[in-house]
Amino acid sequence: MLFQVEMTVLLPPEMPAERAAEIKAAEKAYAQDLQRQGKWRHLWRVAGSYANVSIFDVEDNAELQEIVGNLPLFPYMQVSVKPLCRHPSAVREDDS
Ligand SMILES: O=C(O)C[C@H]1C=CC(=O)O1
Repeated sequence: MLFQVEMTVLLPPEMPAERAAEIKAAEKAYAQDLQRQGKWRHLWRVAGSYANVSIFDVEDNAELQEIVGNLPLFPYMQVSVKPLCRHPSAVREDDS
């Protein structure tokens, strides 16, 4: 199942820079592992914001919840999720 996930990161200004750097490094490793597994299919920066638009390819809602809930930055994010399905006018055969 495909989902569009939008994440906006809102780190507390009082968080020490070293702690923020640790969480961001853990987030990067986690995100890159999921991309290599094919579960985090697209990751785009929203220009001008500390936010991203992502496409996840997971088994079901429960797997998406587990993945997103385990993001190291999850406690500091606003997350919105939209389920996706194939558009009837889509021409790419290798995408569903
Ligand atoms: O930077 C972000 O958008 C937040 C998060 C998503 C992937 C990652 O490495 O950090």
